[in-house]
Amino acid sequence: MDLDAITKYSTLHAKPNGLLLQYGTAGFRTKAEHLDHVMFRMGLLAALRSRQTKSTIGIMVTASHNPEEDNGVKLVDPLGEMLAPTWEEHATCLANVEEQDMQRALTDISEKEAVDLLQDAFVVIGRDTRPSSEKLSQSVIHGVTVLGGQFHDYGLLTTPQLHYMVYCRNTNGQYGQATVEGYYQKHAKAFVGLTKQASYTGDGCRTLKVDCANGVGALKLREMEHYFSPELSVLLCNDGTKGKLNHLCGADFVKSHQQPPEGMEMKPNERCCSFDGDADRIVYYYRDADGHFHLIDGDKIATLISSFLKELLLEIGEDLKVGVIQTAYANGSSTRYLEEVMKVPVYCTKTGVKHLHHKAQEFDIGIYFEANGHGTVLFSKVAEMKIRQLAQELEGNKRKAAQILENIIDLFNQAIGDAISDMLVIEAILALKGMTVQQWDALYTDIPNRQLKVKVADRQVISTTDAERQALTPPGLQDAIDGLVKKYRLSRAFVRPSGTEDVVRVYAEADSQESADSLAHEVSLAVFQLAGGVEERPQPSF
Ligand SMILES: CC(=O)N[C@H]1[C@@H](OP(=O)(O)O)O[C@H](CO)[C@@H](O)[C@@H]1O
Ligand SMILES: [Mg+2]
Repeated sequence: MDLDAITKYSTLHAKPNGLLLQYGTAGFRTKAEHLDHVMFRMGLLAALRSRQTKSTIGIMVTASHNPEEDNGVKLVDPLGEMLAPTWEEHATCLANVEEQDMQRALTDISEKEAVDLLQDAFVVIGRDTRPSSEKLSQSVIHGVTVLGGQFHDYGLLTTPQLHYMVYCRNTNGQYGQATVEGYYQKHAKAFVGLTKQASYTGDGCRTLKVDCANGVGALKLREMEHYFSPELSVLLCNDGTKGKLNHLCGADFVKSHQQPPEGMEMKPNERCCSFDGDADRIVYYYRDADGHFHLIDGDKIATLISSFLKELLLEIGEDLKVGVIQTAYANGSSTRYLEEVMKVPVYCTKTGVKHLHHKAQEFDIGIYFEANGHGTVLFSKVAEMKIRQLAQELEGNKRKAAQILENIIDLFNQAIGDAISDMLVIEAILALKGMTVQQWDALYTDIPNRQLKVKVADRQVISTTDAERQALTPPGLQDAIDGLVKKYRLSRAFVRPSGTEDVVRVYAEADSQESADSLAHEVSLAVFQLAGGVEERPQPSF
């Protein structure tokens, strides 16, 4: 490690005085202008992580659904998964040390993690379409090369594509080819294979409107389109030619406002979906004949997929261990439906896909989705081998079911939630089941809910337990929430500090929308009073 070179080049990426950032739910996120030093330092860290794991490491430059002025960065571990927790701590430490302590911090990490500095380092980089992303990814590359690492810059990619590249490279191409064409070919082949197995084409119209949040998903879906047409025809809106990234559009906007994105014309009963800014989330929706908007979120996506997989497993007669993983944000109706009607075990983890992904790995088939539409399905190696074997050995309908499962394995992104791949899975399931978007929506009725944000001086004063459903501190807050919840029927509420924004998130459910809004507002006031609220007191806004 050429420590002098690091010191010299580090000053070109100087840290703003006093700026402290934390590697949160999805890496670092803040205003783009504050991130140059973080990018350079994450390039250094990725080179160390690559040497330690003797694998290719990924770096994605994106702030996902956050405003265009923001940016962020996260590291991707060898099998395409999120960075290991001990390295998240190293990342936070390295991002926050002052210039003069950089050498010491890097040596510390290398020693603690027994990094062999003579080992080769290789890092792959992707970025979203934010105006700041290109320059910031150059700073990442600078960090990698100053530490003697090599790199491949994929340029514009969706976040899940970058995860896919890392996974492919570290499994010698077994998972797929580490190129965008490889990604398109693998997924399109599985999708076309599936739709060919559909004897009935559902509502007869395999057209889907896709709101791309004016992000990278639009570019990539356009590139991919001809690989899967005419099986599915996608009509893109908010494709980045006019509007601003994530502004009044995209999966996060649609989910949190429970309304359609701007720029999308919806005819009655037309199937529509939204990606977020880096295309790792997807939600569906439609407008009924009376003009009412119906949101089909991650919980309902998980339900559709779970019921389909259960039917296939029943057909092939295999008793594989299936589990559904949710977070506290899952709608109470979805949990009840999965447990009581579908009889699948449901588990709740902390927010953030790394927690869900980790839990899902305990099952033969682990289905995980956050309510906001971020999720995928993981198949254990044993389950995968078994299914591939049965697809050869079985006959008749059983063989067909095993072949469908085989294609489903290839269609899901096994590294991370992926809007494009999830969209294709959903479209294939609807086609195979001959199911309309209304029938899907009617599986269960969501309990009315509301999410709000509260600004406090220091959001870390709130600590939680029980998968974030109970507040431990500040004193009195949980009692206050319990008291408020008792005032409403079918109600539930919890609060937690966000891992990606400087806010406290409030969630409430109740028997009517008015009650959910009112409960959420009352809980917000309790947070404001007991957890050091700043700026304006929360106002009833709905
Ligand atoms: C309530 C909610 O939607 N939280 C999101 C959000 O995390 P927060 O820690 O709540 O800011 O961003 C994460 C990263 O995209 C995502 O995994 C998570 O689900
Ligand atoms: Mg995202």
